[in-house]
Amino acid sequence: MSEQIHKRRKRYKGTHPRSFDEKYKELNPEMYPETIEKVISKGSTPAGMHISIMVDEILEFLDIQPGQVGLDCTLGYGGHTSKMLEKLEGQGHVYGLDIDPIEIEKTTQRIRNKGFDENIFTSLLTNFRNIDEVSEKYGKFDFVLADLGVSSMQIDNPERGFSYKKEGPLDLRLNPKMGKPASEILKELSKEELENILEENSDEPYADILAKNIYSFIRSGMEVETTGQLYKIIDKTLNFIEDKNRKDLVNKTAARVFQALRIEVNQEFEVLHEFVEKLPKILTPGGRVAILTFHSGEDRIVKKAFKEMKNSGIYDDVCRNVIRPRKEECHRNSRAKSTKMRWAIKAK
Ligand SMILES: C[S@@+](CC[C@H](N)C(=O)[O-])C[C@H]1O[C@@H](n2cnc3c(N)ncnc32)[C@H](O)[C@@H]1O
Repeated sequence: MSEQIHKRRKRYKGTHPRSFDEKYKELNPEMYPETIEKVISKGSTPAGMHISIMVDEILEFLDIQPGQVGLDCTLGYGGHTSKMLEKLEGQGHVYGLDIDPIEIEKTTQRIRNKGFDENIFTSLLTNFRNIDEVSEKYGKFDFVLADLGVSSMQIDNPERGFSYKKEGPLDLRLNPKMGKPASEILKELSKEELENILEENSDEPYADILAKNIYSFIRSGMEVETTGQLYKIIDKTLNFIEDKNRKDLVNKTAARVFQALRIEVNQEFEVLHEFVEKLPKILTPGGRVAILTFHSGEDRIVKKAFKEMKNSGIYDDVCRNVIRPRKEECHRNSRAKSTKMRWAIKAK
């Protein structure tokens, strides 16, 4: 008889495991609903999932009817997509795009497990800057959603390098199989280019001294290969701040620096410009689009495009004011606090 090797399951360390790997319950949310409920009720997002934002507002606006065809440009955890699929009542189709080859596989499986088969849901690994190609192949869409930025699963996974709070490689690529990681890009930037990126992508008030310091650290041969190494430079750069809120200020600055680098690494502004330009061509007459943005740079691009296209008659109607999540939602999910929603309806 062959000897069976007994593999011991990792011990779940108390109620608050610290490292990402140890959170095996959070990383398998479908299997541990009670743990997930507890984490969410404390206002946190479990490490292996993403809490969808402004679901009610989006569904109310999109007004999805059975038989329609929709496009979720940012599939993520599949939260919005699942709700859209429910609205179809078994008739129609939702296409879900994502650029992340790691999460799209898990999400597709998650949606299949909910009973949505190939006849009603298709996931496509592609950048939403290619919506024109998607539409050429699959036709026009009655409703479209883009929920920009990164998902909680991406932020929480230290291997992806999205957060200054987790030690990991300074990567920040939404698709780690394409392009260069942030650590490589940093080596190629001049001081002025880095300063511009910090200013334009994150309105960083300390852009000049941060760019100067990061640049000279790299040029003097110091390694900036990990999230922790970059955080230390930011911390050192701001050592003139003696305020009692110093730690908080350093963390907020680090969040802005990481955001600015992420936007650069993934060319997020260029992609968003291309996307809003192409959008009307992929919508059916009367087709509806909603976009969630998370910082002023993104919102400006959407606002301007919608306004111009309303004035030129491409859209029948666009939202006059930005729509924000309700207070209770921000309380339950702190990641919702910076969300802005805008919508448009294609002319008939
Ligand atoms: C905020 S999450 C979406 C969460 C989703 N709405 C949900 O309810 O689970 C954003 C997702 O968009 C993806 N993404 C970001 N930029 C993209 C792009 N240019 N093309 C395709 N997917 C993109 C990210 O990889 C991430 O999975």
